[in-house]
Amino acid sequence: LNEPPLAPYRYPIIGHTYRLLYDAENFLKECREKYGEPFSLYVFGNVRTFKGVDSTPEVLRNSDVFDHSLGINKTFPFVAIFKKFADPERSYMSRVVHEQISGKISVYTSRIQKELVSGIENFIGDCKEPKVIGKIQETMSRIVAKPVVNVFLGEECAKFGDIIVSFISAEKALDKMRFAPKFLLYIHHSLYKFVAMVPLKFGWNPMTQHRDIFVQRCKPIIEERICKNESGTDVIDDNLLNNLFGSIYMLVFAAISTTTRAVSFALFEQLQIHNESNGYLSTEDVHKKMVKLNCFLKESFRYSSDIAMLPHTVVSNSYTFSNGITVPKGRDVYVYSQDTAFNNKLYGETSNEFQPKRHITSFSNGKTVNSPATKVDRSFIIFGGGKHACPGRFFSVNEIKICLHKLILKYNIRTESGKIVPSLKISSVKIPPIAGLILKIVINNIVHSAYGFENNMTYYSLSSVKI
Ligand code: HEM
Repeated sequence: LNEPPLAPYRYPIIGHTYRLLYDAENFLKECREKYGEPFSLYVFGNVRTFKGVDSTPEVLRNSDVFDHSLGINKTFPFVAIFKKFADPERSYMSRVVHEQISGKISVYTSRIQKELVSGIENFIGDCKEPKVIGKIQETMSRIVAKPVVNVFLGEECAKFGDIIVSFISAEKALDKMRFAPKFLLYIHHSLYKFVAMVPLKFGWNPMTQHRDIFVQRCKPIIEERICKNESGTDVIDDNLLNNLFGSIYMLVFAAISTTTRAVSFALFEQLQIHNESNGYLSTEDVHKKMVKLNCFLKESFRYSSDIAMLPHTVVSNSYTFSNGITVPKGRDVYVYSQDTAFNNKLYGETSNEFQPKRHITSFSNGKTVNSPATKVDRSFIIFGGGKHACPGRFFSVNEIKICLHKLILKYNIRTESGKIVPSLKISSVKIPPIAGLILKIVINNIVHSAYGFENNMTYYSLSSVKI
């Protein structure tokens, strides 16, 4: 009774699948205008409900009714892949990230910086002559992986090149499994999942080879750490290592893919600012923009928001929203995130424009207050909200800021065409533009450098800028 309105469709089974796959942005907007929110669509043989700005906080707040893990697992057999290695409680993973990663960020910042600088040197390099970086997301993922491994596994483990490569290629292997048999979703999502899981049924798991590298490299280091530990009670057995591998890979997968996406988007958006300053940023420009980097990043998160995300499955008998609309048990509820990110009620008439300054409030006495990129509220849901809001956001924002800071200061960056390139959309997911970036080193004759970059008696002006 009183279900969200189901948009009419012509063809059985296919329903709205085609439009959602190829024109999600316009289609969801049209439905929102026509039916209000929430509304339902018939997708991949299933009814799917989309929540807009008003009911999204209710979905995020009531995690005992709306289950995100179940929702995700319907479109990607994530749990089945990792089950062989570890089946950690969601709350346990969240606590580990809160306490051990985000809670100790000040301990890690210098290590993150060191690894990022060396990654930028290795994978982008000197660029005395302009250099074209074709696949920026791939390059960024290499740069981002090392600090992530350093923090999650420790400095010794991050020294092994094959461990870093293993993390990057594991992410790619999982991605391939996610996207390969997508056409089967047209028929039914359970068929897609069945086919995606065939390799697992025959004993082939993309993660097994990565587990072996992990055990080979990390076992001696972990054993040594346990020996040094005075309590020294644990015996490191295969089961413990297996579990450790599973938990760490799940987290690292989350950390590398999300952070890489965000840095790549932010870099392209930073070019808009470069263009506004005639393609060249003065040190003063950079200085001002670095102080405002947080707001820039927050705007980049908002602007690059997926069209719809965070599938949740209703696990209670039914749920009635405060506006009286009811969804039944088993219903997949998606957050129509653009309804929040580009909402005129929240962001005014300019909600469609990229404006970093919108996250700064200026007072008549000259004081300004920034809204941190890590702050979640009903107008900013990139990191979710409620009890399950992303615990890794402090780590992520920290790493992204440092990475952008280093890149922007070290290089002049532009697209190959010199124009701003739009992002790509795969169904309701946005991915950073696939366009070449040209990088050329910025050289200033300011003779001081806190970070010690020295090259043929020329110093780069890094120390004059604060993040
Ligand atoms: C730009 C980067 C990131 C974005 C956009 C992001 C986004 C999200 C979102 C939207 C959720 C909430 C899902 C829900 O509502 O159920 C979430 C949860 C989570 N994220 Fe992130 N994340 C990022 C980085 C990270 C990093 C770096 C880590 C690990 C260090 C991490 C670990 C987690 C964990 C463990 C959860 C589950 C929390 C729970 O269930 O209580 N995330 N993330």
